[in-house]
Amino acid sequence: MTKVYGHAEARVVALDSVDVEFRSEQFTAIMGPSGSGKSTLMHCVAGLDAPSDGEVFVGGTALTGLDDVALTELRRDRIGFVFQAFNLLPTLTAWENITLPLDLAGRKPDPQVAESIIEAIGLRDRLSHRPSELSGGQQQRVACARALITQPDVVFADEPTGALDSRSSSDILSFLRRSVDDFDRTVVMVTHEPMAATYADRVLFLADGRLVDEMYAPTAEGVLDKMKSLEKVGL
Ligand SMILES: Nc1ncnc2c1ncn2[C@@H]1O[C@H](COP(=O)(O)OP(=O)(O)OP(=O)(O)O)[C@@H](O)[C@H]1O
Repeated sequence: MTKVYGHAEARVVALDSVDVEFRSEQFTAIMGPSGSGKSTLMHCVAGLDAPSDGEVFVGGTALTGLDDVALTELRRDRIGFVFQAFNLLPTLTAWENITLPLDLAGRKPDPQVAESIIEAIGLRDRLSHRPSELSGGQQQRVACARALITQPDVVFADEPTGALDSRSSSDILSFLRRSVDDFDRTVVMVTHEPMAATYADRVLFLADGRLVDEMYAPTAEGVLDKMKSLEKVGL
């Protein structure tokens, strides 16, 4: 797929013929220098933005061609999102935030799914607290639970540990890892941090809007070396 922003002198090719597949029950990290197209790729594959050219499929469903209502429903029912800034609703409790996507769809939480997610995030005694009464790491765990509660086909996490200290970061990354290993979900995460990428099965490297490399079973040194070489090329 290709994504072009702007016209004439302001024209930017943010994604240049990127062809990528995210396999189910796999944890993929997307890395690359600043401005390489990571967020654009994630927004296009998550149906938050449309490519200028090319197609996106979630499961067997083509996103191109869906009207706004169908796209909103698909995002709500089949995709989970985790953002850097948590994006919880401040007036709702942790539990109400977690179940919000189901409420919006008029569905009730599956008790077994809810129980296993609550156990995995380890916040049973905080469920009636509001976000302002929780630490950043705890808020992000609530956001992860909210992303998982609908049992989505894929969870997209955009710099999920960008605002967290290293202890909270490892809690979140372990939870995302567990989402794949124990809950059979598919996770796609944009990150700047080589350590975060080591939790993934596969790392994709973008540079200048192109997919330039990928790495399986990544190590922190391997990822760091690759990032250094990409950043040098960009200078
Ligand atoms: N809405 C927009 N309008 C015009 N140009 C944009 C827009 N969004 C992104 N771009 C440009 O597209 C390119 C890719 O941006 P993108 O945000 O996808 O990169 P990124 O790899 O996520 O960067 P970062 O790591 O800094 O968040 C950049 O050159 C950026 O300036």
